Amino acid sequence: MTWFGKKSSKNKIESREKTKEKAKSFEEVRKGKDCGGFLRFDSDGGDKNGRLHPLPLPLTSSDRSLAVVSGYNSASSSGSSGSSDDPLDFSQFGLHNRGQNDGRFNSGSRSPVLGSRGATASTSPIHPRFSGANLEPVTGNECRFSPRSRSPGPGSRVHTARFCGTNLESPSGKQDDGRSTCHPLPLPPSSPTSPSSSHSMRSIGLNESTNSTPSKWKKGKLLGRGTFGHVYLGFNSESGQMCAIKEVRLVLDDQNSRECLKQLNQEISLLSQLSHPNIVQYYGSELGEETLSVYLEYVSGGSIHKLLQEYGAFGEPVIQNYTWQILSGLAYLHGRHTVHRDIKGANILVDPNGEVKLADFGMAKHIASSSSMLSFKGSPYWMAPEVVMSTNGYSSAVDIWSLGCTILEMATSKPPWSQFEGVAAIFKIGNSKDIPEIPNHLSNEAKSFIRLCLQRDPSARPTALQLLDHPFVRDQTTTRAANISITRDAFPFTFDGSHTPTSLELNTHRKSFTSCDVDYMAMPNITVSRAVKTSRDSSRMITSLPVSPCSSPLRQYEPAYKSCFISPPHPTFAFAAQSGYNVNDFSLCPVRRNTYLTIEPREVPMFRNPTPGGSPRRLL
Ligand SMILES: Nc1ncnc2c1ncn2[C@@H]1O[C@H](COP(=O)(O)OP(=O)(O)OP(=O)(O)O)[C@@H](O)[C@H]1O
Repeated sequence: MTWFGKKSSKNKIESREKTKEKAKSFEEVRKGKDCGGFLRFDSDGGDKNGRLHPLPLPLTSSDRSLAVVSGYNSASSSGSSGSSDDPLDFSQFGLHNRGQNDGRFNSGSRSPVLGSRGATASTSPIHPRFSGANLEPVTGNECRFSPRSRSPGPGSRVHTARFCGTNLESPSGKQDDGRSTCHPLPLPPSSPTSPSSSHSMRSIGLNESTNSTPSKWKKGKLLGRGTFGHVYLGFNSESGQMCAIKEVRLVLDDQNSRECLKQLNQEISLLSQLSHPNIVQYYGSELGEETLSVYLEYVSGGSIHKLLQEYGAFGEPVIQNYTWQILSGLAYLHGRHTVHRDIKGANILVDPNGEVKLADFGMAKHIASSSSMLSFKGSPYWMAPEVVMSTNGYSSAVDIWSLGCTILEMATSKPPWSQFEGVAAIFKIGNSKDIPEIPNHLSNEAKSFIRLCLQRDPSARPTALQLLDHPFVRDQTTTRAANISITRDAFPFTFDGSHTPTSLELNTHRKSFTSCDVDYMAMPNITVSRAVKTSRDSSRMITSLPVSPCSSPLRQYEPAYKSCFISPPHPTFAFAAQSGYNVNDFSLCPVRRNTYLTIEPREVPMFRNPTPGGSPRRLL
């Protein structure tokens, strides 16, 4: 028997009453009452009535470029400043109101049904981010989300959100009174919804429904603790599927909580738009009275960091395989203009089949088309020099540096620069010409690969897609076909923007890249730089920019970069001007978009006792 079956009718009535109270308190929150005034809903994430915005749809290849820009804008804006004084936009926590159109998804990619679906509409498999209709009424105290493309189980393409209390401390998911906590239920795509709604729920942009569909997610054992909360095992008793429930306690009057919520909000926004075998899949989220729960794909093997702690350094074949998978995830991510910013062993999970998943997207950020990032975030030992220096902003190349550090971590079971204390390591990274020591026992290919990743000049680092062709990882075959197809979907513009390349084209393209006199073994840096340079030379435009001189702790010790590159225009635009697809044109490679044009507000780091494997968020 499931938890809901134990509820008495009295409890149900109490629950409804509680919902009204909750709605009222939420309305107060929405208006900024009793929250120290920090909660506001009038940001670009919601309309003036405080109505909430939709979650993203699963992306079709034709939707993708728009979806990336549109969807990530919200994520980007939510976390762009990084200041904890920023207003918190709850609309991005996934509580979204069906029928609302925030204007951000009003292009041709919107589904015909979108915007026209009211509270009575059936849930469709189309993701609500585009539908503008996100929060379906389910019961008086729960709101159902629209589906994800990869849902947790059979018939589970809809996620629910409920306003109900959860007991963070109870691994069993039981509340203090013995009742189980409420968790979202993935519902079939065609489940009807009821139009009934209460005033209080409507007033906060949520609709009440009489259609009660109980949740089947049950909270299990504690998997671990992070900076922001606890991660529990979750079990769906309908589908038999497991998930990881990341639970964060909401304490709205606390400065740290605001920052935590912002980070988690950002993680949700980003994750909800990603679907790749090497990225932890987002299933849904749920806002309770005291907690925000994020439902994620469960990866039972633990992190690379944990495996290293338990079993010691990995052998090179394992490193090769994991590196290839990490690269696949990064290529996908970077193709969507998103930088992870915290690649390290602790944030990479491994499943029992050896499939690797990038996790912990709290740091990830979308790169706006005309700006790079200037914030100072990441784990110090894995941090790229340009991040430490925080001079010209940075791009997806920071993940490539961190990947190099992670390979060293896998090879030695220690992070690079681990002989230095945290702050000393930061100085070493930012203020020296050194790169971390590369162990002698590694093959030449491995050394070559690592050196490519650890080039101090970010513009000299190859992209993830380019590195996939490096001999160190090139021959990895695990799930390669599937990954190529997904990566190909992520890069439709890589070819000509009008069609998705066939595998033959992909192979031809790869061949043309690798045939460019690339001899990684002999001259790794020079040859790859040459390939990369070919694309950059054709589009180098602006060579300097003003940056704030006071952002980095190391800034005073080293002159600012005197120049930087504007990377090629976004391929979508580049290809618009091209008549056809030319496999020999390296500008077709999705090189980094180091568009250092827009200066974002800076985030000044405050380092406090950084530790290897520790989260940068602990340092801020
Ligand atoms: N999807 C998941 N599947 C299985 N275990 C997970 C999953 N996500 C997180 N964990 C585990 O839960 C623990 C806490 O994870 P969480 O992401 O909250 O914090 P963290 O990454 O360890 O630290 P921080 O957030 O401070 O960087 C980790 O030990 C991690 O291995």
